[in-house]
Amino acid sequence: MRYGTKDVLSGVEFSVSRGEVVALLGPNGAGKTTTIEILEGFRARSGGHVSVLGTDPAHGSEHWRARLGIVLQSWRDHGRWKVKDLLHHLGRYYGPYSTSGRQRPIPTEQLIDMVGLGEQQEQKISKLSGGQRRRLDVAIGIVGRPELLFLDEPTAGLDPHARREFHDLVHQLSDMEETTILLTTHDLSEAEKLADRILILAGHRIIADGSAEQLARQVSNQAEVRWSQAGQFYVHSTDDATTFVRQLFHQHGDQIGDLEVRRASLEDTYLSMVHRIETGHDDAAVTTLEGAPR
Ligand SMILES: Nc1ncnc2c1ncn2[C@@H]1O[C@H](COP(=O)(O)OP(=O)(O)OP(=O)(O)O)[C@@H](O)[C@H]1O
Repeated sequence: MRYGTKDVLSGVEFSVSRGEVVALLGPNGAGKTTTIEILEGFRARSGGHVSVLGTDPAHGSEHWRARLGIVLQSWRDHGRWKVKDLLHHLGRYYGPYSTSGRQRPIPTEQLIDMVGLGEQQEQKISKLSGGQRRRLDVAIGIVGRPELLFLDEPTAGLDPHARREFHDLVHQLSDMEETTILLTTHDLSEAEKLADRILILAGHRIIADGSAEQLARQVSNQAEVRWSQAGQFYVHSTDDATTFVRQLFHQHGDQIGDLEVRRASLEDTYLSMVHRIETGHDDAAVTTLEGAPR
């Protein structure tokens, strides 16, 4: 993808399976929103091949569009409408696209309940708090019971409780409704909790593709084992934590307490991979982890 003479994305290649939750990570300006907007059909690409639900987004029909759900980074409109009325109104748009396997829209009351806006349903949208507004954005994104849902930084501005509820909602959508979800976030713990698979976009391309665990192993095989023994705390780094822990118990048995095995966090992994790209020390191609369990 090129803006004017500037290449923003080149050689970006990935596919997402039905029901998968994929998090797209990357530094500011890496091209996450551009990627998502191309997939949504909102932005014309300058080259390459793209297929979303079997259709090139540049030529998507209304029927195709009705199968997608989109939560943009920000959305400001309809301030004078009431929450319930807006959702009911938008839902009606999806009625003609209902199928026997996928009833559209989600009934308004059920939807309001799913996003936790029960108390605000009669409230004007302009009077919602930032977090309540974000819940409404999510409701608008899923009102048509999408097969594929795009979420661009969905939890920005949500308090920890609302964030947890949102995570439950994502699990519900992917498990019960088989919704495929592609989300961007700068919250790495969120990506780790929500995503089956993580894509890291940096230096115009995808530099890593796999589960959080798989990416961590790419950066370092070392695990840190911590334990206590006779009131003392110990730390040991090893590339074979299982054997080490087995030997530890063999030698000291019941004396071992507070055992913890820690691998590189997604944050450690992410920072290390992006740093390698930004400092030009990455000679490896895309880290794709095919065939490994996810
Ligand atoms: N309409 C545009 N015209 C020209 N350049 C653009 C346009 N939109 C984005 N860009 C540039 O393309 C690059 C990728 O932007 P994009 O918004 O896709 O990044 P991002 O990964 O979503 O960033 P962030 O994490 O900050 O949201 C940036 O360098 C940005 O300046």
